[in-house]
Amino acid sequence: MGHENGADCVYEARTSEELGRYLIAARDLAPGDLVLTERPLVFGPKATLDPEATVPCVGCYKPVLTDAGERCAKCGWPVCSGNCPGLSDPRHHGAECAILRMRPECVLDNMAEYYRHDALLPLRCALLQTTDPERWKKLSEMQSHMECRSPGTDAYDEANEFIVEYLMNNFINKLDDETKNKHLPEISADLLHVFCGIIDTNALEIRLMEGTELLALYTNTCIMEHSCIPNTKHTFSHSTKDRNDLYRITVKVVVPVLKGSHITTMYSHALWGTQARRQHLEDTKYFACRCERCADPTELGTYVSAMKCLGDGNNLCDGIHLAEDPLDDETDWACDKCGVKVNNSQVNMIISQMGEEVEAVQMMGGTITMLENLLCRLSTFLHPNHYHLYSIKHSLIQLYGRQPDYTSEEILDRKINMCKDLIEITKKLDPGNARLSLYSAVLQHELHSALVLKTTIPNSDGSVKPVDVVKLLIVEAKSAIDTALDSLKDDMEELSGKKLFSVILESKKHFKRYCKDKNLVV
Ligand SMILES: C[S@@+](CC[C@H](N)C(=O)[O-])C[C@H]1O[C@@H](n2cnc3c(N)ncnc32)[C@H](O)[C@@H]1O
Repeated sequence: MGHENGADCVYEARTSEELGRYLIAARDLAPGDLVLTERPLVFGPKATLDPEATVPCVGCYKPVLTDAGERCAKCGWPVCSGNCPGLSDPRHHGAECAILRMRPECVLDNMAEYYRHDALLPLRCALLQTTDPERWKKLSEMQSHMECRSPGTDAYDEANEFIVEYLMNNFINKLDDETKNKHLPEISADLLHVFCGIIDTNALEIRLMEGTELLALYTNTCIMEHSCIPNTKHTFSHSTKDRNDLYRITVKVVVPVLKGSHITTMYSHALWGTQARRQHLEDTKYFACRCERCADPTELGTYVSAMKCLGDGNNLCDGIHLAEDPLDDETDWACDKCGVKVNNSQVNMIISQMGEEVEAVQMMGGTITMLENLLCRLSTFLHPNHYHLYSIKHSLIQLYGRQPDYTSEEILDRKINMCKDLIEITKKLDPGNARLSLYSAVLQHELHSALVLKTTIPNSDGSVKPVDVVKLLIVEAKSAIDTALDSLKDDMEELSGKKLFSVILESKKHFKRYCKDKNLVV
């Protein structure tokens, strides 16, 4: 398999019955080593569920100012400007425009339904047959899981309603023979369904600076198998210096990978518990994950899914419940002390209800009191490291020490302890900072700020803290802020990474000034 930049290929593709195609390391790899870098095969806007989301330009995906009312002169789809270079570029709007112009303009009352931007990627897939036959061939080798997407399944019915019928009825069925033969000689509803399957199984999400999200398919990257402890991290190039390099992906190893070991990425959320991750993977990628983390009831010693035992109704118990066999959907959860058992469906129901509560409080920008009350209530049932509590604590540490009435030494100590506990969990779940680098950076940054603030708090008798105590706090704070900046080193192309980095860099400047003013050499 070729390496797009011509360097030695450090991986080999293999096939197995269980995994399909997958990649292994062709030699020992060290953290930071490049696995591969390649341009996308095809890309397009992702569906948005937010009815108030801005409409992306079909040429460059920047939000279109709807009141400006700019439209592509040929097909009428909203664009940022008639001069947008993406309008004539076949990888963006250039090829699809000939198909989209088949629909006569009509009066609009629902932009989101009239312009279905998520239908553009399947259409762009179909157009590869004439715009780029080599890419078309690569695309057709991708897994679509059509065996799991028959009519009547949610995946099929959704794709049918929102993508396939939309494209067929509005555009493709209206093509005259000449246009059809020129652009889409091979096209049918079934073929569009296959592209929907390929996209759902393989596509990677790219968040653009302007807030739009794209989906993209990559020939080699998409062969990487999933693991809940991935050994690679990928980043996308957003640079427009060379337009051909837009959305180039770069995959690097984040932990040592021995020759012959599988090269892995993560398709799910690192901060979800095993039941939620496995369900998500089964629903969206049609496989049952059996990785080391999923197979371990303690999830690498983190206990992020563990529940507290409530006893047998007569006696209280301070044991913890873990899934007996996390790879079995019918597993019981048994207490490690009293042996009381709860079945998996009960646990799943309680945990997802709690998840909804946590999300609701966070979505409304919950206050410290609201978050503390929820933490207190859920702590009755959940292990202190449970992922729902992790999430609440992660919100709390960003408020403690930053709001009036929450800057006492007691609160700062609580914040410091929470940060340290969450840092430990995060390190175990993502030792290479592949997926949780932003979480780690926030935790280390907040730890730093609590430690610095603590130096300013007088002792109970009103005296200032002794220099040696202050020095210890400052040394620890410096290490935390340096670690925070370091954990973002591979996130600088992404908007969220860039923003967080500049906030932390600003804090580092304040920190240096503070140390200078206090004559503290660290
Ligand atoms: C992005 S594709 C990976 C490439 C794919 N194996 C192929 O042959 O084209 C994702 C699909 O690969 C398979 N897969 C990936 N990781 C797996 C894993 N850890 N266990 C089982 N199947 C996996 C599943 O079928 C999944 O839907």
